[in-house]
Amino acid sequence: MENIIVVKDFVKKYGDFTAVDDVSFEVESGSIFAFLGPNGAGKSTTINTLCTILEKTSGTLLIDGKDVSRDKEYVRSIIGVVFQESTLDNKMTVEENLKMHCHFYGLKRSIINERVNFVLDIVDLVNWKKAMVSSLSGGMKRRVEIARSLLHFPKVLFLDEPTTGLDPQTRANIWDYIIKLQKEKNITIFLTTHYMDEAEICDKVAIMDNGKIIAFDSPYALKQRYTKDEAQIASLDELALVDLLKEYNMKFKKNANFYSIEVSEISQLMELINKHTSSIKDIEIKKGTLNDVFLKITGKDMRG
Ligand SMILES: Nc1ncnc2c1ncn2[C@@H]1O[C@H](COP(=O)(O)OP(=O)(O)OP(=O)(O)O)[C@@H](O)[C@H]1O
Repeated sequence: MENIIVVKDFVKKYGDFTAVDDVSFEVESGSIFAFLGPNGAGKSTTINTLCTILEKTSGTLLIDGKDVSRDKEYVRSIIGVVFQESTLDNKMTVEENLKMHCHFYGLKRSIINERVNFVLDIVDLVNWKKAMVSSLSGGMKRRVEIARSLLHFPKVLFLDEPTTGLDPQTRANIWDYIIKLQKEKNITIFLTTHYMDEAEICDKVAIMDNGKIIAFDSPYALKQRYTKDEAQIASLDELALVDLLKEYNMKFKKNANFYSIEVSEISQLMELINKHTSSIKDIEIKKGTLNDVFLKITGKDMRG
């Protein structure tokens, strides 16, 4: 698969302060990629530089093979951007907001109506075309913004914290649209997020802290590398369980009502369970999460 975004040795300084410190990564065409990191890690700075809003200090940033500093026009024509803060005009209708952007992108008058309907259909808001933006809920406004970012059929969609401040149900709803875009329209999605559950469904995740990428891989691979699953077993015969745990050389801790056991090999745990079946009162297996990965490598919680 071709890499639609290539970033190499990217540095961004604000005066003497280095916000992004020699960062390199690539994003596959058609994938969902997430930048994760605490506040101030450098995520927005990277997105804004890729979107041609900020100038790099040094390094190379390419989108679709074009340099974002040199080929700004081309890059702008193939990216869509949804910023952290809403940039809709509340005093205009949904349709007016979208049409204004069509003019901004230089779309031909003859296709504007069709295009507005097309993008509103993607986010299920065709019936809200004539509504004033001020009358919409937070989640609907986000959907209008996503629709607006798609007006010129971008190849890459940048979403800077697309669901921050929205309730869980609305967040899930927005994600349905994001996944639909990636799957059906083959748009590459590049997002920043603080939410672990959002990062879990991305193809690749980069964890950024203090301007550096400190981990980069699929969520699954990161969890494999940095976390251990934990089994919690409540037993009717604790002495026998402890004997077995020692026999299998497994690390464990006794809690009030159960033993918490570090699982390196699931097959080993299965063997132990088989030998102890009749005495097991309760068992729960906890998988490592991206938050555990984050804690392990940054020492911080994901919310920073
Ligand atoms: N215009 C600016 N001038 C000076 N420093 C800045 C400027 N913009 C950002 N910074 C600093 O650069 C660092 C990275 O900021 P950035 O906004 O890229 O982080 P972020 O990871 O997106 O954080 P958040 O999750 O809060 O959006 C922070 O320390 C921030 O204070």
